[in-house]
Amino acid sequence: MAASLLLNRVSRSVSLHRVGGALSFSSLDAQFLVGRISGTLFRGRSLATLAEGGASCFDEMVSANQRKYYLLGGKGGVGKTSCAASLAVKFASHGHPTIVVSTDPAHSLSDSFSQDLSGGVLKPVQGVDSPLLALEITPERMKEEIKNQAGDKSVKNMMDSMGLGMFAGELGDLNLEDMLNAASPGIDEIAAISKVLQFVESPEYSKFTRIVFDTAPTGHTLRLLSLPDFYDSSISKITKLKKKITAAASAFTSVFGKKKEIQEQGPSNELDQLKERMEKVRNVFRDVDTTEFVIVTIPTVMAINETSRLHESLRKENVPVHRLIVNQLLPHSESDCKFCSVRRKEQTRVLGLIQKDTELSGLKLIQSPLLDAEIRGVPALKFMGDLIWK
Ligand SMILES: Nc1ncnc2c1ncn2[C@@H]1O[C@H](COP(=O)(O)OP(=O)(O)OP(=O)(O)O)[C@@H](O)[C@H]1O
Repeated sequence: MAASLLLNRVSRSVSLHRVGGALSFSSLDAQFLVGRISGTLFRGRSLATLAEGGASCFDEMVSANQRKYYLLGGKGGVGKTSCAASLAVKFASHGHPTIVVSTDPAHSLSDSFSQDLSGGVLKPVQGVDSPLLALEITPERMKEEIKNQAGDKSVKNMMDSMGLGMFAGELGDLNLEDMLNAASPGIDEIAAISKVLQFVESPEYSKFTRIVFDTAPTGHTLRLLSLPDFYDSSISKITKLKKKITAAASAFTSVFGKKKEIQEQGPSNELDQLKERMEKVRNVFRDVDTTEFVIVTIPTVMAINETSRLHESLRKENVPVHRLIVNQLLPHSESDCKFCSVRRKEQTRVLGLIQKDTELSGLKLIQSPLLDAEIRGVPALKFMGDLIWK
């Protein structure tokens, strides 16, 4: 009861902050409430009875000064954005200049921080001690960009330069469009991530030591990992097509007696650059020293089955995974209603399944409670972060 009242106070204070625009909820308040609430709800037998462990070993995550990438992913709606945003706030509170990026087409970073972070550019998050920048990147827009890069500047311009401009629009765009669509979905997210890597690696952002990604739901993430297929199915097809066009153009120009030299495109053309960028994404994803994929799930059998499959795919692709967050666990209560006690029993059973699952049992299990307030705004994210990342 007391805990519920305190949580309601968090919720009310956060709403006041949002509606009134004034910071009515100081971080000291948050610290105090976190201590009180976590003490009230989760001390003693509480969650520890659900499963062993529960600590994320945050010290390990925060200790090194070299840049690290954290990708949070899982099934839709399980709390990926809340966990990613809370991790970014926590890193920033520990002195790491941090960037949090959403590559999920259905962005919710703005909603989660309760600030306008839209527009596809890095925006500072208000109310955090160290610099924290957020970016909602729209993958579809990135795909358009690739299309323009590879289509207009590459195939089309090449044909223009060969005096075949009248075919360029039709041939260049048509084939490229088909190819990009055939490679989609998945390419949009790759493009978004490669774009992010491109600019976070510029000297301007070198001081940012933690980059947190809120990724799209599982299906997208799995497609994202099939990068080699993408190379084969798209970039090499486009490159082959360009070679064919060059050969055809040579024949055409010699038949009509044109002397113009047909230049083979050098290795630094846009498609090669794109390929290089994609290879970089692939390498960053697999670098055990700099990257970790944190899986977020909820305690239901369906979600755990999907999580197990996701981990299997990540493992086969050599993507480093060490931690599994089980979010929205019903906290212990002395006065359980029938509904709550049935749900809690089921959750305990599901936590048992995780411990028996060959894919998941080796991961560090982080238990995150279901809160009775929506997690919106920096104080609420700090609150959640202190419960998860410890
Ligand atoms: N532990 C929790 N307790 C209470 N509410 C939570 C908890 N975790 C997440 N939520 C709420 O659940 C909703 C969905 O969370 P969130 O947006 O983080 O999920 P998501 O996995 O990113 O969703 P999507 O796949 O749609 O992007 C939000 O309203 C969030 O505040």
